[in-house]
Amino acid sequence: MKLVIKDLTKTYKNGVKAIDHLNLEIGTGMFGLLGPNGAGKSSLMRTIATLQKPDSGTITFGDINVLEDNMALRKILGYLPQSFGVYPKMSAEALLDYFATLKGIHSKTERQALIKEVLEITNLYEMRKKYVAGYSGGMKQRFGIAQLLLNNPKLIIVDEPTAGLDPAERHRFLNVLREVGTNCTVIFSTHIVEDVKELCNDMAILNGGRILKQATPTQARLELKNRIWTKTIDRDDLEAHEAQFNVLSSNYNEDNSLNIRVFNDVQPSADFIAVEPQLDDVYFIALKSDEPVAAL
Ligand SMILES: Nc1ncnc2c1ncn2[C@@H]1O[C@H](COP(=O)(O)OP(=O)(O)OP(=O)(O)O)[C@@H](O)[C@H]1O
Repeated sequence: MKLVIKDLTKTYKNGVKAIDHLNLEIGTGMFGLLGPNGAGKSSLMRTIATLQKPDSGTITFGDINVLEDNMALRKILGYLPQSFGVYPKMSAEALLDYFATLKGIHSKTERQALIKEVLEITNLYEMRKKYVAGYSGGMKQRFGIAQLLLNNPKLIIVDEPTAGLDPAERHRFLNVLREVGTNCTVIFSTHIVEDVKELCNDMAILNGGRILKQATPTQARLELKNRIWTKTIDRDDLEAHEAQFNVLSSNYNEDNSLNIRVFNDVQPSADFIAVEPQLDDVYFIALKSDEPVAAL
């Protein structure tokens, strides 16, 4: 099923236009919504999840008119907000049982089977008797996925789930999402390029409430082939290079020199060498131009 967003705009009461005439099509699989803080990721996700109304525009998911039939979407939606609030002192198993009952699953055997399944998918089965309140950040995020899986969602929206997770927990969380995303649509927002690289088969870069770029991560990198150049410079020469070249990023070496990455259609000067384009390059080019970049 395809999610189609057309000409969507959302202005808050304070006058901030968080979504600005946005168009986007998202198919089955893992979709990464990449953007810096304040880009409008949460605003877009809350609007798709029918938690707030836009000023104008349309959203459809398959044959559901999302903005007109909120309930039809909510039945097949799994939404994990950026912060989930406070958990009561209940074990994961008991809390899931409570949620499943609220969702109308009245047969105890049915609930038990379902809860076992979602705990196994999220790798929490061994920890099922522990209080969720005492879980680590990563375990709480996986519990968030377990609870949203209870109603077998076709559309899953997770808002910056890896923020604040340590590398091992982040890795575990991404593995869970990868498994969940094989047969439904998962929209996953992040400001970490690496998350998208590891996980997503399609992505969009969002800033200022607009889509600056949509492509598969592989396609986006291929478009930059032979257009990313690097050079090692003295740290004091950075400003001069930034004035002369389209510097995308710079990284310190151990000796305090810098490796700069430059975007240019031809070799900028004889001392630059061509390097393999990375997804970070795609991200920085999109943000720097701050304009939709159909073909870079
Ligand atoms: N309820 C609100 N009322 C007013 N302004 C808001 C509200 N929610 C978000 N904004 C503003 O809308 C813009 C987009 O915010 P949003 O939270 O959607 O971005 P984001 O990409 O999710 O950022 P972050 O990564 O920081 O959560 C920001 O300028 C933000 O300050």
